[in-house]
Amino acid sequence: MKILFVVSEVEDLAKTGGLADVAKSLPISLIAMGHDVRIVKPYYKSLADKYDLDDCCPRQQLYAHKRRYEFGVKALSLEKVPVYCVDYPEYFNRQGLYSDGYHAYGDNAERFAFFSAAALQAAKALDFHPDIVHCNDWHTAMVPFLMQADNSGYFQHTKSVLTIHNGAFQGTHEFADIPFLQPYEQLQQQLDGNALNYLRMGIRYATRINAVSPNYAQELLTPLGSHNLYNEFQARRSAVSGILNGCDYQQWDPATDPYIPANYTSDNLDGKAQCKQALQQECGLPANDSVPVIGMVCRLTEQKGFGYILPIMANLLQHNVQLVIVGTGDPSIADALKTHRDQHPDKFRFIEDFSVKLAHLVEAGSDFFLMPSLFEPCGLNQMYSLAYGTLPVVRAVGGLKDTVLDLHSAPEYATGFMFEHPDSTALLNCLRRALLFYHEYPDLFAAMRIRAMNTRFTWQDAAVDYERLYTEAQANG
Ligand SMILES: Nc1ncnc2c1ncn2[C@@H]1O[C@H](COP(=O)(O)OP(=O)(O)O[C@H]2O[C@H](CO)[C@@H](O)[C@H](O)[C@H]2O)[C@@H](O)[C@H]1O
Repeated sequence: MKILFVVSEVEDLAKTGGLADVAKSLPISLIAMGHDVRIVKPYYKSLADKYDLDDCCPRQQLYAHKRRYEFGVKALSLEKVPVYCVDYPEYFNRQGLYSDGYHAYGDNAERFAFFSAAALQAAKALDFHPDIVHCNDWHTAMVPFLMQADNSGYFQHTKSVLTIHNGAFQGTHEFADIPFLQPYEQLQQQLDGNALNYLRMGIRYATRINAVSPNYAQELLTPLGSHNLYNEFQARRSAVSGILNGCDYQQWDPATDPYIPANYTSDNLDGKAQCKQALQQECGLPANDSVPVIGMVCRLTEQKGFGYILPIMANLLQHNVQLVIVGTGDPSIADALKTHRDQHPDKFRFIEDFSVKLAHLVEAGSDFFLMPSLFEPCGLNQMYSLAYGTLPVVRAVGGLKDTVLDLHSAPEYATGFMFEHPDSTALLNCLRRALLFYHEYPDLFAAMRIRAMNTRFTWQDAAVDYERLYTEAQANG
């Protein structure tokens, strides 16, 4: 099949979170199966600064609202996957992808409406006739509508798939503030008040919609888990499904990881102890092998469970434990973490940074990985943690529920610790349960660690499921 993969970020090229991991791994796996996959993404400043690429086809024009948008298409290759980058400096040559670090760019709706149309235009310019256009999250959720509104006939036989990596971000903006979309008068009927919701448009117009885990797909069909899009998801119920993300075991393998000071396998965990020591040193925490280290790496946002974590920090840090949190994002969460860091310098270290190297060191050097998310479409870090023998402590939600088995529910298969209720007490009890298990049952803890390391969620499996989804989209519309 010919697949045009339209996405706002791709690992190794531009990344703010898990979307980028998927945008690299899935196309690579699909290409390995023999499909012709091309990625289209914006030519951000970070890319333009790094690669000074030439246009790979004549410069392109789009017209809207009495304005001419002239843009270039640059090509590069990411492990055999052709990547086309839409070069429109006015919208993409900026410091951040979506924000200046504090505030989202005011014209994000305009930027990504334009990008979505430009991605389709690029396919035409390159004479690439896709069977499937695969779009991802709100940034590219207008693509199915734009394909349908395109009256050139180019996409007449093309089907669309929208993958929801995070349904909480919907791209809701005043329609009047999106110059690029003004010519589409039919959108007036799709507004909620005066606002256009991109994700909702994707749900309405995509041939198929999938979530990044089966459990999250189920949650999207419930009033509580639908991010206020219950009616939309219900209306497309038969087109909604879930495919669990994979884990990139080439990047995340403690046996070969170049970012960590010592490699290790499930047969010989000596290197893990060295990684723990290195992590403690790096963080300025007392180097002590017998103290359990809890690690966390994430965007600093409510989604990741800080509403539960912050209230119990003092209680948790009363225990014989060390906690390391690495992340960037919401300044109010960062401030609260800094306050706790100052109060507990021997037990807690917060590192406000986006660092791939540190992310790997935390995965390798910790005993537990904390991921008590409010919601979690799939979650990748718990998969990395399992591979590194770092037992995840998670809430039973979204993809976390599909990937971690709790000690209580299945002792002989367990790979981590899970709590149900979205509150701080439940989290604290779960953490205490995990710490007790570490101290009281070292043999069982070691066995659980090995079981976790041998758990596999591969991109090959996920790609087979996507192939099936594309085939269904083609067959049934
Ligand atoms: N400070 C930091 N330094 C270094 N690396 C950092 C970092 N903060 C985050 N990362 C990295 O970003 C990625 C985060 O991926 P997740 O899937 O856990 O969450 P995210 O919410 O971004 O993704 C959304 O999309 C993905 C993909 O579908 C879903 O799994 C997920 O549930 C959904 O919320 C990981 O690779 C992690 O290591």
